[in-house]
Amino acid sequence: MADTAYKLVLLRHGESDWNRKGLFTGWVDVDLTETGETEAARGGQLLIDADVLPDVLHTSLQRRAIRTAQLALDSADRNWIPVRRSWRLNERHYGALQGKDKAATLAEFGEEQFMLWRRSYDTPPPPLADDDEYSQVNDAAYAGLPDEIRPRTECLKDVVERMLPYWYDAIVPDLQAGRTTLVAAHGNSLRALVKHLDGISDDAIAGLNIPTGIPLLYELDADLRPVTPGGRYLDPEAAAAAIEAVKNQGRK
Ligand SMILES: O=C(O)[C@H](O)COP(=O)(O)O
Repeated sequence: MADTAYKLVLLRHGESDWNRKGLFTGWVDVDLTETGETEAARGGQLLIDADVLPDVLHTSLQRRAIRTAQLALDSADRNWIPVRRSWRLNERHYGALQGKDKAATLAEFGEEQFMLWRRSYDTPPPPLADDDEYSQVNDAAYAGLPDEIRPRTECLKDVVERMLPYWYDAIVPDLQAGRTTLVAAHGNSLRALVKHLDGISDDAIAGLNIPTGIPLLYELDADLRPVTPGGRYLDPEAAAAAIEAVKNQGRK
């Protein structure tokens, strides 16, 4: 087994208000539920218990990830570490499905179309109109992005392509400087990063789901390859149950 050179912790935000309601979220900037806040704080305790103390934080521009990181780091007494934020870590943009009920979408369009939109690698949902109430084209957070960069919908392939430049340019240098690096992000932006780290195929990635609020530790070798494929959840039992729940979202 290769030696561990770097420590990377992936943390999906705690339960959000629209996770609770079963709505497609994407770039809509919803907050955490009280359950999500508790999950986030427990995530910090899990870091302490595992003696994995982040030296630097990277988050998306979305409050559910930003607040999850703050609550986890507060719980781990690591509030003071430096942080960088990027749209490139945002959740995948869910297009015209943003705000739609997952169960109702499954019922209306059927299993095949639902799974194509939700978990295929290269089939995005229909684009979201710029005048839709759930569009972010006029959000101040993205004002610095050229209009052609601001997504109106994304498939996972799109997320991989816009996330990897940030991985190579911002996160890898922190790892190579010897910093234990925490990435607080979202179900699909983390699926995109896990796909890259573990070399998961375009077909197999459909079967991977990320639970909320449970730190996933990747020990990486000097070539940034996982010493343990898939990494290690710091609460494996809770993760297994939560992963099953994410997989079955939309199903009664
Ligand atoms: O954006 C969302 O709806 C969720 O955070 C991720 O949803 P999914 O697990 O259905 O892709």
